[in-house]
Amino acid sequence: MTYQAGLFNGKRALVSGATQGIGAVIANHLAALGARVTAIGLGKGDGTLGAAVEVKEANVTSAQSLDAALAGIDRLDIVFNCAGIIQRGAEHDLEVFEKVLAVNLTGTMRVCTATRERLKAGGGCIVNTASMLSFFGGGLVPGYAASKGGVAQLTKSLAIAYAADGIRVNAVAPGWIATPLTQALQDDPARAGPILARTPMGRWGTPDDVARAAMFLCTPAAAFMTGVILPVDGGYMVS
Ligand SMILES: NC(=O)C1=CN([C@@H]2O[C@H](COP(=O)(O)OP(=O)(O)OC[C@H]3O[C@@H](n4cnc5c(N)ncnc54)[C@H](O)[C@@H]3O)[C@@H](O)[C@H]2O)C=CC1
Ligand SMILES: O=C(O)C(=O)C[C@H](O)C(=O)CO
Repeated sequence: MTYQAGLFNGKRALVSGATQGIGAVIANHLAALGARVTAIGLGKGDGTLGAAVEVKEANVTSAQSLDAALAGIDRLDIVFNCAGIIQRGAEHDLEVFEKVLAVNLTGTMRVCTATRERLKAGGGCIVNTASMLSFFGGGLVPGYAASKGGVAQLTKSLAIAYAADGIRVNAVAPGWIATPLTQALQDDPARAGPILARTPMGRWGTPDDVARAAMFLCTPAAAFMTGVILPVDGGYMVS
């Protein structure tokens, strides 16, 4: 932890896609820094969420499911949108393509729309999760790449639309991060080798790397930042 204790004291946060991976680490960090955190995602969690985090099962593709998870939350200061899926090699199939878009892009929009009024009260902030595939393509993952390109554009558009409500909307664009989502790549030397070779910092990113950058966007230090897509990639995109 690199932030001052109590930084988010009194803040109310929602993190989607927080039952494992990057979202779970962000939820734990926010709670450790004093926020009251609700984590939503599929399933009950992989056991890494701390006791201070409230966990609710919710599917971002369902308005009903999301509304149920938000019931009882009157105001929010911080919303992290982390829910995401990838279906490597299957996304040329239109049904799979649409499913990926429904979670990654429409799901992000659904959470933003559903939380906007609650964020207005305190001039809150939203952090979406883009990707390096917001900037370049992926032949095996056209749905994922399209969804993440969309998340970047959505972030910029909502930054404009929500500014009058005092809500800032930014995104992190993680590089190659060691989580369950990339386990198959980490385990395949033919994929992992070139990834590490092209990453100037020479290692996989950690969820903690992403969490610390994402939290920065919610601090007073980022008070004049909105519509930003912040790469957290160990230099991969500039190499
Ligand atoms: N791991 C990586 O290298 C990178 C990840 N990202 C993005 O970061 C975000 C988190 O990814 P990871 O932690 O790596 O993945 P992960 O697979 O470990 O976790 C994904 C989370 O999303 C939740 N989720 C999936 N579908 C959902 C739905 N319909 N409704 C609600 N929750 C749902 C899961 O329950 C889980 O909590 C995703 O948006 C992903 O695209 C972006 C760039 C790189
Ligand atoms: O292309 C893949 O396969 C991926 O796993 C993409 C990464 O998760 C990603 O989003 C890198 O930024």
